Amino acid sequence: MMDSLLLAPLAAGIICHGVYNKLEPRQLLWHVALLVLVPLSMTPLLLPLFSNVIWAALAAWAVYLATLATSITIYRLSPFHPLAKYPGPLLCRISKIYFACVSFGGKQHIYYQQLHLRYGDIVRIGPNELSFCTPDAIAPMMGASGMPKAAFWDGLFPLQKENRSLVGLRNPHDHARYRRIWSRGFTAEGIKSYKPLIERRVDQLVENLTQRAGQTVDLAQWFNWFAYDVMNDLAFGSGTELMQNEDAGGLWHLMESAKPTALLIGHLPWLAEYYIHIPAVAKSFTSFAYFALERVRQRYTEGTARRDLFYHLMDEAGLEETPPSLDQVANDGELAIVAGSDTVSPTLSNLFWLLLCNPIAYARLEDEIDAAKISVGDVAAQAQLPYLNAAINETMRLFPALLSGSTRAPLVGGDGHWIGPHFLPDGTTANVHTYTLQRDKRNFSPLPEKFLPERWLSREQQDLLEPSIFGDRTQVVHNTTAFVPFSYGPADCIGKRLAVQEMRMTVIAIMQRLKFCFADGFDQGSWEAEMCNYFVLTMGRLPVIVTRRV
Ligand code: HEM
Repeated sequence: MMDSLLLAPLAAGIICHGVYNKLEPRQLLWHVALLVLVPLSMTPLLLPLFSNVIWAALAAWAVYLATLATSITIYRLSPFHPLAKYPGPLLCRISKIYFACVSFGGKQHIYYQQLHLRYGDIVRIGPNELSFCTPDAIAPMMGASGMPKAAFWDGLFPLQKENRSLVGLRNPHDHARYRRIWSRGFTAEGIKSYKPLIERRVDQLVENLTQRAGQTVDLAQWFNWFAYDVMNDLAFGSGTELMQNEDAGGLWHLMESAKPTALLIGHLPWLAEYYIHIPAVAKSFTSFAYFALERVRQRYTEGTARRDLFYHLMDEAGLEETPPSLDQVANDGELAIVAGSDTVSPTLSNLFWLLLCNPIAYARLEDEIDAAKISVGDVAAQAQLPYLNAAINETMRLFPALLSGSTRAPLVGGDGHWIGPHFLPDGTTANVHTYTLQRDKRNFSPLPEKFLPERWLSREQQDLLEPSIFGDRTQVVHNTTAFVPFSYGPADCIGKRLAVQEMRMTVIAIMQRLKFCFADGFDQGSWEAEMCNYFVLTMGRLPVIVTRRV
């Protein structure tokens, strides 16, 4: 008798699994209905078994939820799951929650790498998620006939239901249409027009560091403030003064504090619906969004004579039939600031950390810059400096600013997608793991884990500078198709040329006038240990003693 009465919540739990599997509902009301109301509605059936209604309700609920959880687990581990043939840790195959928790510790890139070493080139890192680490997956996944963005962005932008910023647009048509507007701000002419603006900020940075000659400064912090001020100028015409005020208003801190939660929610996008209702958690996200909206309003009201990025995003030239709304531009301005500063500043910090750990490379770069005698504004000549470009590339190879790259998914509601011989059904997420890919000895050898700018130089230069490393050509692999720090395809980094220009200008200006050495007592190893990957990076301190060169 007891068994037969329990059959109802048991069967309902299995049906509920079917509903979740088919419809993947995200809205709170659906969850309440499926997880609370349906099981509770079975209370009367169980009343004969219990002394009171509360026990009957709890029993109905427990049986229902236990059945649901068991059914989901069995299915995900079964050979009937479409990703069953791909290896991965048991806990990852059962739920993405495990991977999200690992990521919250900030070391997901190391975990990805370990998983690839253990399980091979394709790993199932979630019930419906695969990580690839070979270059042949890049084009089919992210190229012109590749896949659109994955649900990760739904989690990252829960507040942007309307007017979502470019990076989070999952519909490929919307993305392509809006990318056209953005790309007007990144033509060769557009980037050239930003040069004076960057030059002014580079001067300000070098001036600030020069004033501190003989002292210890946290170079990473200065790069953070610098890159942030640059992007504010670019996005909103004028902007913050983090370098001048040393982030007295705590804006940088505000951005930093949101990162771990953002990554967690990115991995578990269905959580977004809930956490935005928790004021304490949502505060850091909303504050930054309000800040961006305020800046847009101000820039819109005050105008500017300059053709900054805002000019293009706002379509001030009137090229679009329907100009973007202020909310849209605020969201995009916010994106520009985060995308442009949270990438350039860690790359600059990593570059100087690597140079300081490798004095020969530091000296070679300094010699090249001294010999070239170029001004900070001569960007055409800077592009011709082989060692500088090699050092920047090598930094982005070892530490791409998005260590884990970006995710893609088959078109929602479509027929799935093939990555070579691998079929990804609708609802699957996939990525090519940049950190693992770029440190793989099959792509970069010898010494794939070593900072070796020379690997980017000509063969003659390699023979001249590092004959013992490059002498045996059978050991040399340099596969540039496996170098994707800016991602790949129609949704790759739109700011890549601007970023490289900004970094070249900054390195040259600094190295012409200043010299650094690690502050006494600084543990070099702590730098990598403190670097955390929350989709974008958070960095520890980089204390250096500044010396004037001239
Ligand atoms: C070292 C510097 C930088 C690196 C390594 C970098 C890397 C990336 C990567 C990996 C993506 C993801 C693309 C994807 O989803 O596949 C991206 C997107 C993007 N980046 Fe950058 N980025 C850098 C600097 C910049 C700068 C200076 C800007 C200027 C605003 C910028 C603007 C953007 C935008 C708007 C997107 C979204 C593009 C789209 O979805 O179409 N980035 N970046």
